[in-house]
Amino acid sequence: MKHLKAIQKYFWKYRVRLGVGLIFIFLSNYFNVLTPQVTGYVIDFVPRKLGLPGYQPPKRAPQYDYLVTKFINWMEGMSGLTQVVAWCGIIVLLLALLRGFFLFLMRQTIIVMSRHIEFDQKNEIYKHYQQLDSGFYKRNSTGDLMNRIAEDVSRVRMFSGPAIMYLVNLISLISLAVFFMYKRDPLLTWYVLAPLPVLAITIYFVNNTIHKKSEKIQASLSDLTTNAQESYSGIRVIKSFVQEKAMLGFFMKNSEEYRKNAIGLAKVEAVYFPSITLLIGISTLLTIMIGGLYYIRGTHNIGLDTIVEFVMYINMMMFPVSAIGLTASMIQRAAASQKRINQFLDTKPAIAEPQKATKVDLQGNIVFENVDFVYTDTGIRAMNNFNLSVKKGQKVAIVGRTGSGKTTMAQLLLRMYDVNNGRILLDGIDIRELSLRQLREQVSYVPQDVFLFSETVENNIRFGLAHADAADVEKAALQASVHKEITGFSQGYQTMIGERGVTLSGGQKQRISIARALIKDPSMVIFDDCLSAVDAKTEKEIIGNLNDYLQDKTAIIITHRIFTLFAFDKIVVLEDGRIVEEGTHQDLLAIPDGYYANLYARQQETDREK
Ligand SMILES: Nc1ncnc2c1ncn2[C@@H]1O[C@H](COP(=O)(O)OP(=O)(O)OP(=O)(O)O)[C@@H](O)[C@H]1O
Repeated sequence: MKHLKAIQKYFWKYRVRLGVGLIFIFLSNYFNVLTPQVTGYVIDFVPRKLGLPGYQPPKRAPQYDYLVTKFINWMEGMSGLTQVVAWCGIIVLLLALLRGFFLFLMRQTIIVMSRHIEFDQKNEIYKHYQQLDSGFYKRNSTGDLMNRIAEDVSRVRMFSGPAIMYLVNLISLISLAVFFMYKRDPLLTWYVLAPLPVLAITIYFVNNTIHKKSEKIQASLSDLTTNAQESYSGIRVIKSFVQEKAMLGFFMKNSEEYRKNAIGLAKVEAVYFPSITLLIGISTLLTIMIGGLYYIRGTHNIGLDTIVEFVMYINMMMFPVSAIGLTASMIQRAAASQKRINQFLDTKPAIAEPQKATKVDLQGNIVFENVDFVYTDTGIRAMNNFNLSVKKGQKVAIVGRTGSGKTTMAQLLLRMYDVNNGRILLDGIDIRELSLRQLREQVSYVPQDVFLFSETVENNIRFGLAHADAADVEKAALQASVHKEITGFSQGYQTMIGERGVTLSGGQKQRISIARALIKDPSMVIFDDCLSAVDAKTEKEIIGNLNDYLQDKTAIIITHRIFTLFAFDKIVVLEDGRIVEEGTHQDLLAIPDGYYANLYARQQETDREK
């Protein structure tokens, strides 16, 4: 339960709605408990008025509610029996209508409030997810992230809406009913309440079982979602390796686990409801038997009207009491779900915003100073006393074997991770002193693995700069040499990409991703091996365009191919997170058996073969 404290702030936010809702619950129950009193009155009134033989007038006048007493006084002024019975009928109907009306308002306030809370909570989680660092995303699966924002939030809503409603309904109805029952006949009330301890013990044990089973269900559901999500996103790999059957088997195994747990819970719930009905039945039986006995003996102030009233009260409590289990299980599930949500909400982003960010217009001077970096989860030392200085407007190529630390270097510059030792300076300022927003707005990064949204081509490019207009988008596409292909699509820039639209080639995706980076017009650009999927002709065209575009910008180009067309100020060869060769194209070619010289020779050979 303590986990649910996290949503207290929402109850406070919607306190007026909640307060009014609680009043509506009380009012609907208030009008509900008046019905047995009016019915009891008629049952006593008819034989009294008719003077039926054997009629025993009550020794003590029944204590009705204020409103009912007022109504009776008004009605008794009328003489006719039929009139009184008809009026009582009308009043019972009116009470039912009033009860229904307040039930409607109760749902309109409490359930609507729960939907608002659900909306706020989803936004809170989404916002928090966005602040979390790359390490967090590496540790947690997408399926799990999705499950917490969707399934878990809706379980918490079952608490903030229906569960609260049922709980307050139960408490207010039982309080009102017991209050009037006790006022009517204390002794019979005790008999009615006798099965209560058994009821409480049953609920306690069943709840514990439900709680354990619910937690298991949630965990298996999370596995199932992760499994399904990975299957869909990796569908091409699955199909090309003909692994559909294996994946299905895997899914069925997870699914079976979920089914087993869910059936287990259903069994407990199946036993629970009949038990509650039985206990309620025992209460009714006790009322009729004991009340009847007292009535026959005439030793106690119990009339037929009292018995009828009590039976009506008990039946009235039937649904709310039987819903205790359901309510408790909703609360247990919500607590388990909120615990999972809190785990993520309590995760602090490893990359912290500086207390007071330095505000500067970055020019593009980059310095890596004795940078060390180790990936904590794998223990891999990806940067090893790395030093590099790039002046404003310079173009630097980074080459090196796969796994040598090129991407890590770019990630560190974008502050996706913080360095372990050393520092990275931009215009002489440690990047940890810059606001993340400013830093990432000034550095455009084209990643190795392209990601495009299921959106229009235009919106995918505009993602880099929300306020860009159509002309800016087109200009960026031209620079990335993808404009011609886009205009060839049936709907041009409005063509949908991905699941709901066209499937692009690897090279087209790369160039749209480049256009997205170029549109930002930043002072620094990092291209991370982003021309690997384009042909030589397009590569030449893009490099030609980039030469103009990058004129006054600082550019770091990570590549596995050597671009002789590009006038690099410096070329750096990385190995095991440190620089092993550094200089201009000519400098590096002069190193005998150097990595760069070999790479160049191999490339020349392949190009000749082509
Ligand atoms: N997120 C990560 N978590 C743990 N280890 C990582 C992570 N990313 C990279 N590594 C490891 O760090 C080392 C450097 O990787 P990095 O991606 O920087 O190399 P790279 O030079 O860019 O390689 P490539 O040319 O194949 O892209 C590798 O040994 C890699 O396994």
